[in-house]
Amino acid sequence: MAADERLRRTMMFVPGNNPGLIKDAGIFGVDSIMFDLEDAVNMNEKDSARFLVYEALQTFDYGDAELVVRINGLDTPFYENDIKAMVKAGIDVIRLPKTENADMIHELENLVEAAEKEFGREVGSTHLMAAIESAMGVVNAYEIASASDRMIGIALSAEDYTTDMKTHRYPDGQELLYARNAILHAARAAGIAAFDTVFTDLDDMEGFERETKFIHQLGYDGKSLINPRQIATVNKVYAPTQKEILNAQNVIAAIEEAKRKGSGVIAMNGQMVDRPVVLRAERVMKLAKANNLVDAEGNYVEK
Ligand SMILES: CC(=O)SCCNC(=O)CCNC(=O)[C@H](O)C(C)(C)COP(=O)(O)OP(=O)(O)OC[C@H]1O[C@@H](n2cnc3c(N)ncnc32)[C@H](O)[C@@H]1OP(=O)(O)O
Ligand SMILES: O=C([O-])CC(=O)C(=O)O
Ligand SMILES: [Mg+2]
Repeated sequence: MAADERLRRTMMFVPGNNPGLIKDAGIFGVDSIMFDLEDAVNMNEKDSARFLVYEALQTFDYGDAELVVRINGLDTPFYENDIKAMVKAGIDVIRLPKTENADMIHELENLVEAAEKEFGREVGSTHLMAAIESAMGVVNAYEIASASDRMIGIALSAEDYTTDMKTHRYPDGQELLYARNAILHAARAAGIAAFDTVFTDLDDMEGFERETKFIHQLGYDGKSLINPRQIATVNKVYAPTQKEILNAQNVIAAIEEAKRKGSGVIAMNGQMVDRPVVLRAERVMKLAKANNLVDAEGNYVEK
């Protein structure tokens, strides 16, 4: 599947040092599985975790899930070996943590390209994404997002970000408003995806749902997750309603009719239907299909 056609509602962290979680990561139906070599892994396990994830990528079938690895940062002694091993294993996406500027993406890209050549991978086949975890990263979000054609997305990482900002996370999320908006705008301006941060209180499912509804309303593509219990909530929030699906189907039918008549715009129930409305309708149908809310004939399926 082309990188930009994918739905990326759920991107679940799987600690790279935990064989049990790594083995079963494919059974939950996440859009993207994100093996972590960075902060979920102790310093003394960095090499064994890299080895474990490399072996898992050779061994297990993760179905249609996009496979992402969060490598160690460019200020550590681990990232070069991480990049080599993951490119050799054929990972889909490398996520760079603590990204502050475009030069960091350029350095990552050079190493990825060298590894692709060394291991006989097609040059350009490894996609990149960046986690933004500091004030500097937020200020430079657009230069990061547009630093390479390989970039598929940028993510807010609020645990490190709030530490950098000398605050912490509050239930209402006000402390993240600027970063959430800045990152989303940078991603949209660069034409790539935006991912919201993890929600770490697994016992507060209400708070998790509230936060997910909010980032969905802003326009985020999805969220980084830490636990399979969070997947269904995100999918539910991102699933279109029956009304939205029927409206999208009508919009697509109306614009096809308009095209047959040689026009790019038409009125439907007194509302103008033009390109932006059609693009929104197409996204609704994509989400409807991903949630099995329409059958092969395109009829709504009650859940
Ligand atoms: C700030 C940051 O950098 S965040 C990113 C780094 N952090 C991580 O990667 C942490 C990822 N998450 C986890 O390790 C775990 O979810 C924890 C430790 C937070 C909680 O673990 P648990 O208390 O076992 O969670 P829970 O009881 O809900 O687990 C339910 C099932 O899902 C599995 N599971 C839990 N988390 C994950 C995960 N991230 N990936 C895959 N499977 C998982 C459990 O093994 C358990 O399986 P089982 O029913 O077969 O025993
Ligand atoms: O990417 C994330 O959401 C997790 C993370 O590293 C952070 O919050 O600092
Ligand atoms: Mg972090």
